[in-house]
Amino acid sequence: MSTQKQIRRISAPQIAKRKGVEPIVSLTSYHAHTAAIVDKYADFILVGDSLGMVMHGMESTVGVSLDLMIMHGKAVVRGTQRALVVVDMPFGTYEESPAEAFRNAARVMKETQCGAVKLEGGRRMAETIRFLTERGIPVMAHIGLTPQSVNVMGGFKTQGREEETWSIHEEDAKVVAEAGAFALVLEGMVEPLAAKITKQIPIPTIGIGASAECDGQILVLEDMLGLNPTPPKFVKVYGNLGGQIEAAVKSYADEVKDRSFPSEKQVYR
Ligand SMILES: Nc1nc(=O)c2c([nH]1)NC[C@@H]1CN(c3ccc(C(=O)N[C@@H](CCC(=O)O)C(=O)O)cc3)CN21
Ligand SMILES: CC(C)C(=O)C(=O)O
Ligand SMILES: [Mg+2]
Repeated sequence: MSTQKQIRRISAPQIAKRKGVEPIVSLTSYHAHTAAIVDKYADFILVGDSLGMVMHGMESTVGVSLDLMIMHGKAVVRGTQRALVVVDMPFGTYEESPAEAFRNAARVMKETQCGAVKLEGGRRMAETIRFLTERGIPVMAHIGLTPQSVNVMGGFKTQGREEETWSIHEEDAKVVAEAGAFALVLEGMVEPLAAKITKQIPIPTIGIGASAECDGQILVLEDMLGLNPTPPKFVKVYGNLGGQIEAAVKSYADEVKDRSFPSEKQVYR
């Protein structure tokens, strides 16, 4: 028998307990090899439905299916051992009723072996968050700019620009925390509102375009790596993967044309 210690994954309750202790580090990943790298540094990895836009060229996240989320969720779980893996519930798979949400979220948990799911919405999702949590599915909530509602909002619009709207978002945050969510993503939200919500609720807030006042941060991996030519303003670009890929592809094309690839080292004799 192997004497190697089993590495236990970070759990949803462990993420919840990090509020007020140490900032929570998170990135998205959709892919086994990138997830293995992110796994070394992230507390949780989100298999976001942004994969529809990033991996599959869709114009919004509305067209993403449950099967697609499960396919990428499996890849990320297989590629990782340490971080909590959270899988986004895609549009149309959880809004209709708590029972529908449970059926689809249970499929995600069983087929991917992820540790939690995330869904968009505030008070309107409270009953569902409680239903899932009481039945064994940890839920991360997501409010502010909720991309699955892009067609109602008329674009990806930063929330909370008018102070009169703050109380709606504050109430949404309180209600999802009371319903049992273990953490809350605040997306595309002005700093003072994100700060207020973070102080008012007992669960950690994870910001994306919601300032350093949040208890943790998340970004789309491809955005921060420099693979997205037109990233949103809230992205800090830490790498130049687009440039590196282009240079490598160009070198390869040049070497194929001048027959210097494959060379002696790449040939079977
Ligand atoms: N690659 C990628 N990165 C993301 O962060 C991301 C996705 N895809 N897909 C799903 C959602 C959509 N997101 C977006 C997309 C665009 C803006 C955007 O263009 N925002 C404007 C601000 C508009 C305003 O202030 O009202 C910007 O200029 O950044 C914001 C969030 C965030 N999510
Ligand atoms: C941007 C994050 C929070 C997300 O929901 C996604 O990547 O789909
Ligand atoms: Mg998402």
